[in-house]
Amino acid sequence: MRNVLVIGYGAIGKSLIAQLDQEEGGYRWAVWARGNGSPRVDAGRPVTRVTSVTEALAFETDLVVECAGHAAVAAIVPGLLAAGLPTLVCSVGVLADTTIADSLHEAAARGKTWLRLPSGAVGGLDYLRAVAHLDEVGVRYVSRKPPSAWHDELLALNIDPDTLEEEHVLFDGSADGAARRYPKNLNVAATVALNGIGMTRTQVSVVVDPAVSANTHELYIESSAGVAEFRFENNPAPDNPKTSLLTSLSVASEVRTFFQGRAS
Ligand SMILES: NC(=O)C1=CN([C@@H]2O[C@H](COP(=O)(O)OP(=O)(O)OC[C@H]3O[C@@H](n4cnc5c(N)ncnc54)[C@H](OP(=O)(O)O)[C@@H]3O)[C@@H](O)[C@H]2O)C=CC1
Ligand SMILES: O=C([O-])CC(=O)C(=O)O
Repeated sequence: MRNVLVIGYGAIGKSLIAQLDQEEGGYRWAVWARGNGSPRVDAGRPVTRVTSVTEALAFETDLVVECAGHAAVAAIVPGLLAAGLPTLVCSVGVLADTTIADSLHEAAARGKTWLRLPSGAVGGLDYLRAVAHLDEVGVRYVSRKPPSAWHDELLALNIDPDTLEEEHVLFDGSADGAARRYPKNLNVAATVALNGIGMTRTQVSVVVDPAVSANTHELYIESSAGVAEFRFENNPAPDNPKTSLLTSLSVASEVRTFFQGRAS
């Protein structure tokens, strides 16, 4: 049996379980959901509810997948790592907070386990890692999403998301600033930074663009190896317009790889 504990039963968590449940391989699922007893987990699907490290260990968890948000990572994941449970963290932007990042790495060292980051809503990370150590590498990441992904933020700026006609730049700055300011929309900025030239040197622009319907990620890389441009036009997840469907596909691929590695 493959025992996976999923923290957060939202767009990514539901999609992950739905994808892998259809495959052969015998997954058992536990969900660490918020609230006490509200029926967050689909009726009929055999999932165990877990709300403590003790329960996670009793479930004989092989792998933890976090897909709940930055606050959940800070509150829940260190304890699971310290207990020796390997963990995939989707909310990559939380690592822009060096105090939380240190606590996660220390917990993983204490538990003799690891914390891994999926590629999530973006790709091209192998290229980025390959050139990152050259001199004078420039990396610019542009997040370009439709107004529906920025509904509340636009309203807070007195901009009507439904009538926005021209693109609106919400942010220009470094990856750590972007990831901390927009925890639900800029995890990719942190993913790009951590696979590349770091949080402060990675330049980020956040654009609300009424001309796009996809969650679009543009990556511009310059180094002595050459220039590269990547553009990902991701369909939103059915349950959350901020999140690309690709994210849960990437997590599912990591989960498969984990168990394939264990079997071989
Ligand atoms: N790496 C990447 O490329 C990407 C990363 N992400 C990250 O993944 C996260 C999840 O995305 P998504 O599934 O779309 O988000 P959703 O909002 O659809 O789902 C998140 C779920 O987590 C639950 N949750 C929140 N806090 C806790 C907690 N403390 N304990 C247990 N459950 C909790 C929420 O519950 P409730 O309903 O009560 O709020 C909700 O059900 C995002 O917040 C973001 O940080 C997202 C997209 C791309
Ligand atoms: O899913 C996406 O398109 C990216 C995203 O929300 C994030 O970077 O947090």
